[in-house]
Amino acid sequence: MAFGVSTDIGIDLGTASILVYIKGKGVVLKEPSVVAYDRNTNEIKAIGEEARMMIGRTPGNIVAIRPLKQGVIADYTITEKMIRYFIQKAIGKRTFRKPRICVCVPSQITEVERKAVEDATFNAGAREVYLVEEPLAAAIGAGIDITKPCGNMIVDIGGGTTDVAVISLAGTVVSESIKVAGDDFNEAIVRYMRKKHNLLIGERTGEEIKIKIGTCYPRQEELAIDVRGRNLVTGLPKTVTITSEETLEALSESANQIVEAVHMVLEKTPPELAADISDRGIVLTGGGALLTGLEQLLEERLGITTMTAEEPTTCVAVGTGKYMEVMNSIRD
Ligand SMILES: Nc1ncnc2c1ncn2[C@@H]1O[C@H](COP(=O)(O)OP(=O)(O)OP(=O)(O)O)[C@@H](O)[C@H]1O
Repeated sequence: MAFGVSTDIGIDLGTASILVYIKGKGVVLKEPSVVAYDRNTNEIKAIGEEARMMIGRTPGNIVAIRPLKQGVIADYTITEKMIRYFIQKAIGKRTFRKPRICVCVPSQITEVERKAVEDATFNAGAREVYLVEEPLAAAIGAGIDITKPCGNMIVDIGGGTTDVAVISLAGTVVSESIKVAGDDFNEAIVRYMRKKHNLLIGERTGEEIKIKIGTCYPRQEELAIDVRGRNLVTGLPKTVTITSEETLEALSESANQIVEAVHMVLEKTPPELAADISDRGIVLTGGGALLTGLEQLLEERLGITTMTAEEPTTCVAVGTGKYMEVMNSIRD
């Protein structure tokens, strides 16, 4: 990078992972939003992937935490250090000119929380800071032109939250956020295995089942996998075969809550914009949108064409990085 040239950076501050996008380069970094620090001295021991590896493998005084819970800054000082670390890792230290940084925040965030994110980003080394609401960033990342007076519906299903928003003229017209998303699907599978098979499995196994065979709409062909866990009756290891049909039952409640949230937003949408959505369809983004059957379920229940963005997990980061350009194009 040449000296004096400023960099535009977009940061997707997710609860589970942080993604950094650099203009001209794309998503350059994706790491877990975890920080490991020494409880006695408050000294930070590791950040990101290295910190995640430390979970459960460190002496008692070193603890690994996720400073962002439900996308909001829960521990300010640690978050600031984490942002600083990721910026430096992404752009290196060889630049004199501080970067312009755009950070995406949940749409329901309070003024105090906005200020906390802004201050943390300035203190972490930004020249200018922009905040963009997550659904707007997701829409830009999905390739939607948000500047037109036309209604678009985005359903961003992350790990912890699902954001449903109707966007027009670069603003959010109606939105709803629920704390049901990808991680709830994992938990639902864990609960199902305990109840139906007396089998105790961990959340990671729950996620693996979801990704490999999980569905929230009947599959054309039935899939099955063997799952290892602990028999709750005997306390001994046990293997059970679970089918995609069973995951349909396990996931239906959480999936229905997402359908309900979308329904609620549609009910509150002004008629002209609702007509646009019915023409253009609903766009799904976020890793949670990768669950098989979600598109079909929404289409069947709401009667509106539904499609998933091309790269659902990086949409928000890409859109956050491009937000500054989009806003400049409106002003010009
Ligand atoms: N192939 C897949 N099938 C189903 N779910 C998946 C798949 N890949 C990832 N996921 C789920 O996506 C979720 C994470 O999505 P994402 O990375 O968008 O979350 P995030 O942005 O960190 O979360 P949040 O927006 O809540 O802060 C997890 O629940 C993960 O299990």
